[in-house]
Amino acid sequence: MELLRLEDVTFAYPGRPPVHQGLNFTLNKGDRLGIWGPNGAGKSTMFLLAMGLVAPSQGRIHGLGQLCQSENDFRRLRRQVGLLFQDPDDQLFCPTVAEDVAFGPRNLGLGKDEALRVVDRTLADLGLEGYQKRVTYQLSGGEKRLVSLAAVLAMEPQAILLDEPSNGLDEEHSVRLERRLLDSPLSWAIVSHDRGFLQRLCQRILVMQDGALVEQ
Ligand SMILES: Nc1ncnc2c1ncn2[C@@H]1O[C@H](COP(=O)(O)OP(=O)(O)OP(=O)(O)O)[C@@H](O)[C@H]1O
Repeated sequence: MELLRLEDVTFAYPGRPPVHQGLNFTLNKGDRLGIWGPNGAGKSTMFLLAMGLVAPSQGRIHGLGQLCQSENDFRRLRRQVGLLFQDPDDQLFCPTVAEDVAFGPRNLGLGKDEALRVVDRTLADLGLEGYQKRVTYQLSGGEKRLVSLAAVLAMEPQAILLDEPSNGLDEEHSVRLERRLLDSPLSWAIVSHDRGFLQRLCQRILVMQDGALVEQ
């Protein structure tokens, strides 16, 4: 089953040369893909395009097997495919950790108590027991990344797009994250400069170079 497909996508930031020209990318259910490539190659931009957060000038984005054209189409897709932003400050916007992680589940219609149970479980999975009342903006970079991951996983999506998930994590938390992901039924695409991390988590690794993805 096709979860996500970028078809012949061309995109440029305003006043800048194209980041992508005719980019193709598919994520099917069960896929566990790694993506690496040089700085500025357009990896993060591809994830933003896939989630409808920036719009291509040409080409099409398909989510869950259907063409995504409106914000409503992308909203539907974002319930099933979670994005971890490269910068946690783009992801976290609530005063406390519990509120940030509960935000998605509450939006999906979970009651307060049920959402808090999901929060407790997700934080514990990632080694963040006792973080519920911590003030988000006071966390360290690695802690913020883990809370962002918790916020994505708490939505219980079918698939996740993770932009540099292991950046700034110590070994213990990185191992916990790997275990949490590998024990899940999730499909994913992970962008990382950490080749070992990708090799442990992904069946296939793609390289983004000159705006295109090629099999390693
Ligand atoms: N908001 C923006 N406005 C203008 N240019 C941007 C913007 N965001 C990214 N770019 C540019 O678009 C290109 C692709 O950036 P992108 O962040 O997608 O690359 P990346 O492959 O994820 O890089 P890295 O490995 O360094 O994270 C770069 O040249 C970058 O400078």
